[in-house]
Amino acid sequence: MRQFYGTELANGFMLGTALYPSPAILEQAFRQSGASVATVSLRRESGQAREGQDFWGIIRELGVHVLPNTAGCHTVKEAVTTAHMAREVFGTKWIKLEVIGDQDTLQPDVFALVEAARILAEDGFEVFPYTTDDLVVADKLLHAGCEVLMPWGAPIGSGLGLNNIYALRSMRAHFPDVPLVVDAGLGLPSQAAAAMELGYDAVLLNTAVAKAGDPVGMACAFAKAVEAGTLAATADPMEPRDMAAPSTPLIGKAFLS
Ligand SMILES: CC(=O)[C@@H](O)[C@H](O)COP(=O)(O)O
Repeated sequence: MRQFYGTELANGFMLGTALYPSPAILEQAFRQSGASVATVSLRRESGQAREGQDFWGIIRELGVHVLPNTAGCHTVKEAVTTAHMAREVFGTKWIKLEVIGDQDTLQPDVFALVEAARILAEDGFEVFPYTTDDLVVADKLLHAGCEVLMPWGAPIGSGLGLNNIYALRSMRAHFPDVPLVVDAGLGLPSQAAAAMELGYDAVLLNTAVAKAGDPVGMACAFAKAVEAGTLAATADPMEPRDMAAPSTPLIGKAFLS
């Protein structure tokens, strides 16, 4: 498995920590699914001191890798400041960099994203940029110092899945050695399996689990899908073809025509 800034993860399942019906359900979703990374928002932490402390206690006890994010930031300055605060609060160089450019689609502002990524990488952060599936932007992010890319599957919270599977496939082919994570927009486990089958290294999702009728059950379903997709990708899948090819051998037929 490719490493994320020198860290090898137990699996490619990254799970968000927002929107759960209760902290207990959040905890069970992580424990039972075995997700290896938890994304956390600094804004949530600082929102209500007491609740924030309980939340952080749960995350710490889970023993997962923590990936703070800059969710809700709209400018370079906001994102850079939030990242610095997150580094202090969570004690990690990892930062999931989100700079939102459009309120309807929550599409990243890729110009601001590249600029913020450059500043943070120069400051010693290990940046996980939430980006579109644009190859030129991806290349600029790598030149800005990112060693991981996180293209979107679909808009955050939409549950639409892999909106542009061709672009995601191109990105995998263009950057064979870069750890790639499909981030956001997944609604069903089969979509996570499809991302892993493309050769992606991980998926990051939140809403599909937290908003399911049974978040713990859904987290487990996603974990199995990620595992299945990972196994499939390493098992050298067959090439699809346009014409039929008999899968039953003809030698030894009982009746010859
Ligand atoms: C938790 C987090 O970082 C989200 O911003 C992430 O992008 C997940 O998106 P979904 O909620 O669509 O899974």
